Amino acid sequence: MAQMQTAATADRADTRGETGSGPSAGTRKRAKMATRNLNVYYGDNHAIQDVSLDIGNNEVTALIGPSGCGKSTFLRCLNRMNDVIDTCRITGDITLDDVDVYDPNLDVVQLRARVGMVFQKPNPFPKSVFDNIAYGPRIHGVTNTRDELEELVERSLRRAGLWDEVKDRLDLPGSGLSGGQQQRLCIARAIAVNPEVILMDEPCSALDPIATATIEELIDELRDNYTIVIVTHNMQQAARVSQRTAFFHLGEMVEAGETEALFTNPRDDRTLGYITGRFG
Ligand SMILES: Nc1ncnc2c1ncn2[C@@H]1O[C@H](COP(=O)(O)OP(=O)(O)OP(=O)(O)O)[C@@H](O)[C@H]1O
Repeated sequence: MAQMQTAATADRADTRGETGSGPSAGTRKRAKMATRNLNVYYGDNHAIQDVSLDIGNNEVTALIGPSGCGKSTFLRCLNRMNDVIDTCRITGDITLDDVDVYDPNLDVVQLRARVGMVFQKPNPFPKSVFDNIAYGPRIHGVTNTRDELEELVERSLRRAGLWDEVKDRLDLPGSGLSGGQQQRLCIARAIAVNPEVILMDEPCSALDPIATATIEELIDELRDNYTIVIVTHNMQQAARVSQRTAFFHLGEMVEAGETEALFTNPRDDRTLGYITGRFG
């Protein structure tokens, strides 16, 4: 079971530990989530090394870096998805607003309602389109009446840009939709429980270019209402959808900053090497 070993102590609003490029590092709006001196171990494997990163409110933060550098591990710490991995041990602080994410008294189910997740491969439940969306709100008691639930399902599907395509097939299985539609269904499902943060682990890697473009547009629209963290192998995608980017290498966060600055004027040779395709 993942274990938090240090108390939450950091000043949540500062940018300490960031190697941010660009002039805005000190003037950015308050972080929605923050990690301070985060270390993650799988047994002896030190997968994340002393990472301090602010995740800005209502922006998209992209996590990039070569395979195995720890992007998904970092992402999964943000809503404690690593808790189920027996060998995983965590030290350092993670906060959501002022809440210590690893507080032993925290209700993890509630945390995951506030910090939702969309996975690499679309994974609709083996249920109808309607019930895929209605499941979470029912569990969390978000709505009281059938009418409220129907409104919420429609609103979530509209927000995910899927309503017009599925409004006449709400009772058919979600698995019958195309890959891109299924991924938007999963995004609608995440939205339905009113999350504040949405974590996306390579959400387009199983999709064709047209479905990818639709999801990228959707991510851009969603940031008005949500804070988004996206893991991507695709640097063009990071440049297109994110306002801030963090580059990871061998478990270390090498640098983080405004996306444009990081891609045009990286401070570290390793970042330069990666974004110019010298390795990765
Ligand atoms: N469940 C696990 N159990 C043990 N080790 C793991 C587990 N998940 C990841 N690791 C290890 O942690 C390190 C970081 O892996 P992680 O999947 O976070 O990297 P990544 O950057 O997301 O990689 P990729 O881009 O290939 O998905 C790797 O050494 C990996 O082998």
